[in-house]
Amino acid sequence: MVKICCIGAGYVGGPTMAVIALKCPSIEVAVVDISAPRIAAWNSDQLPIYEPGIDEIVKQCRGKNLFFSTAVEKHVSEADIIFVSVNTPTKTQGLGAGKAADLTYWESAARMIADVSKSNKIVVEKSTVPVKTAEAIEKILTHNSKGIKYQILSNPEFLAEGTAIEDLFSPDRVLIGGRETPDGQKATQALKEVYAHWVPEDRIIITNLWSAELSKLAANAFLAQRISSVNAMSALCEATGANISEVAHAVGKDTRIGPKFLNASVGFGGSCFQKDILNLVYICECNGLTEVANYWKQVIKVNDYQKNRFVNRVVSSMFNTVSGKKIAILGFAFKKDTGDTRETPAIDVCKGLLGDKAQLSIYDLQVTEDQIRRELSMKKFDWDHPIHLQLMSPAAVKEVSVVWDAYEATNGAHGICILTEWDEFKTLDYKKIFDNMQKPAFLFDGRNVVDVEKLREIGFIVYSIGKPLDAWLKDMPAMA
Ligand SMILES: NC(=O)c1ccc[n+]([C@@H]2O[C@H](COP(=O)([O-])OP(=O)(O)OC[C@H]3O[C@@H](n4cnc5c(N)ncnc54)[C@H](O)[C@@H]3O)[C@@H](O)[C@H]2O)c1
Ligand SMILES: O=c1ccn([C@@H]2O[C@H](COP(=O)(O)OP(=O)(O)O[C@H]3O[C@H](CO)[C@@H](O)[C@H](O)[C@H]3O)[C@@H](O)[C@H]2O)c(=O)[nH]1
Repeated sequence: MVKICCIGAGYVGGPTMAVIALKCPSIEVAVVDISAPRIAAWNSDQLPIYEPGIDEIVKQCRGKNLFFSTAVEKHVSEADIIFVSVNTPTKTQGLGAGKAADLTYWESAARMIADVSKSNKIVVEKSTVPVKTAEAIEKILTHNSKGIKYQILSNPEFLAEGTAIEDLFSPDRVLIGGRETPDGQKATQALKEVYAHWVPEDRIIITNLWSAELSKLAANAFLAQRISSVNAMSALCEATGANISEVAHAVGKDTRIGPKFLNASVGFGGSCFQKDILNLVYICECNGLTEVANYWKQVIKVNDYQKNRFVNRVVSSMFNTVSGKKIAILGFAFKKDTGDTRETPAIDVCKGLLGDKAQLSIYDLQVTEDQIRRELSMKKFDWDHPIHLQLMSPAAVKEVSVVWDAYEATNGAHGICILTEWDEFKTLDYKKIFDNMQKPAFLFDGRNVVDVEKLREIGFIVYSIGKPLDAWLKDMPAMA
């Protein structure tokens, strides 16, 4: 029986391994982590991540051919194929701080593999890493090899949170990069056979190591660039009276461009886009490609601009101050169908409003109060370290209350900001909400989920990203 071990039981390690276990009953899969609470949660009824469909798969496979364990060394030493899916945060100190990937966790995993291995191993990069990381990993492993042979493969993950299971069941492609030697090709074939249990052969792409590593950073940069492009257009729509939904629809009808990933928003969030682009920028700079680095940097600058623009719209519309005013925040997760708040645009928007002394009442369907408070008091980039290494006593932000109901959040509020596109926000009783708010009642839709005309009929002053402006907002500056 082939044995797989995955180091890192996070948003990637958990779902990918659960799907491998489900689709390959003949393979034994162990997911290991240094975080005991995380492993305990994977072994309980309350899994550590919210992801549609994951509970059923884990229930079906756990204890049969899927195991979650803190016995990292035991499972690593027994495995034939080791996936490494640990954090690769942005460095906060030293060379490349604020841009380069911090490979501390990767390196420590590689050193541990070298220490405990007693048989040949295929080591698979699942984490997103800088191009050429495999070379460094190879050096760490082979310098300590004790005669053991290692093959390093790059197999980046393309799942998106909220649709992880769908994405894993039916991926656009599976990418495997390996050495072009006979041993390298053998290892590539072994990993290909795992995926071939359910992924059609023409969707499994084989490349060299560096192409696979770089393709992951490139894909995320292209995706984020689309969002910054549509968000940049949304600002121009507001200035001209064009409607971003109509523009995106018209642009996306061109088959060369395509309709997906053109939703204007308050900005992209999530654990990957910003981090991976910063990583790409750093690699370009290291290679002397200043213009290329600046090109990609601009994607992040536009994203920051979009978040600032939103805060400024809120403050300037509400008589240039939100001091002491209750603002309801509907949605805190970085997108719907996840409880993940890493780099969510809600953090910057909330901090911006708190900077103007607003009183925030926050409601999200999946995010706990503790998580929100932690995000609002954490330093930039600190979120991407194993949870037990993060600051555990977030300072209470007294201007913030967290509630479990949209009606409670909006009761007595001067304004509402919709920051996540949860379906629930489309069908709320906005008449009831309006009746219980201060007047004039403002609604700022950062996700274009509400029916603007209907809300205006009720009496709301509505701002919706990239849509023709309410008469109220027309003369207000978008940026202070
Ligand atoms: N989240 C996504 O949607 C996504 C998608 C594709 C790729 N990625 C990449 O995958 C990697 C993991 O992302 P994630 O979202 O799963 O992160 P995560 O923080 O959810 O999970 C990482 C896990 O690794 C564990 N860990 C760290 N060092 C370890 C060690 N030495 N031994 C054992 N366990 C260790 C941590 O405790 C943590 O539970 C990152 O490189 C990320 O960029 C993420
Ligand atoms: O048209 C769009 C699409 C997305 N977003 C926002 O962009 C962010 C990222 O969304 P999405 O890409 O759907 O989720 P992630 O889980 O971050 O997935 C991205 O990052 C992963 C980690 O690298 C990759 O594996 C995925 O392929 C890639 O889509 C979220 O804040 C979304 O709200 C928009 O604002 N407009």
